[in-house]
Amino acid sequence: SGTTRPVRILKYVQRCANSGDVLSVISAIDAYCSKVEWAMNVGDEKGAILDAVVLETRPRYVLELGTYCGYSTLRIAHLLAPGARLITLEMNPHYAQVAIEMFRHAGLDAQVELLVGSSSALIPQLRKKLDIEKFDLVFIDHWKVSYLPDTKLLEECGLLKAGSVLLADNVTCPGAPDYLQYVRNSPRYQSQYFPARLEYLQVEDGVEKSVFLG
Ligand SMILES: CCCNc1ncnc2c1ncn2[C@@H]1O[C@H](/C=C/CNC(=O)c2cc(-c3ccc(F)cc3)cc(O)c2O)[C@H](C)[C@H]1O
Ligand SMILES: [Mg+2]
Repeated sequence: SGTTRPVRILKYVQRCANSGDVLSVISAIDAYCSKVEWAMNVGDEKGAILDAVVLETRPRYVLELGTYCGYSTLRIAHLLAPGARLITLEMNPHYAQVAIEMFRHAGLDAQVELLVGSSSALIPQLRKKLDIEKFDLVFIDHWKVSYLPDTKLLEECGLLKAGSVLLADNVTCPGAPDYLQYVRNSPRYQSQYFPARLEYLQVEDGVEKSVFLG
């Protein structure tokens, strides 16, 4: 029985982070996962790269694949302009509930739209359900085998426009080789690799930023 790792992280945040203060929630998650137990959040080093890409893209419509505890959702939400929309997809209802509580503690539950379900089922419904035409930024951080099929699905559903930015976590560790090969060799993407350490460890990882050219 007992709790799950995301629940233990949430309880720590509810105890130690100031409610309504997203930066204290983010640092509480990083403190817990570096000192108590590791978890697969994008973390502070790769998180800073995510922040920089959000700030330079100034996206109006953002999609995140794989919410988990909501750490990267919070990093993105914190940097969005008023009126921007952040949609995050999470197939595991338990993780989705934890993330919603995390957003509540940070005071950002009104800024984030979390859809519970698999990306393969939800992506084709986004235009109709959410009245969204195109995404300016997609943060990809779900199962690594799903990066490539979901990128192709986003293309097929017409949810990318010239200039749309894909940012993919873990392209080195655990790795997403088929995705990397695709975005680096397709004439429809301009791709760039940002090396960084894996969250909370001394292991090499990196994120890939790929601009869709239309
Ligand atoms: C239809 C399925 C796809 N559609 C989906 N649709 C909706 N939600 C989906 C879909 N697929 C998955 N999810 C959700 O996203 C989350 C999954 C996140 C997965 N992340 C990793 O596996 C990882 C591993 C390591 C790592 C590094 C080193 C190690 F030694 C060990 C681990 C590091 C990292 O930074 C990592 O992000 C969540 C758990 C899961 O329910
Ligand atoms: Mg990751």
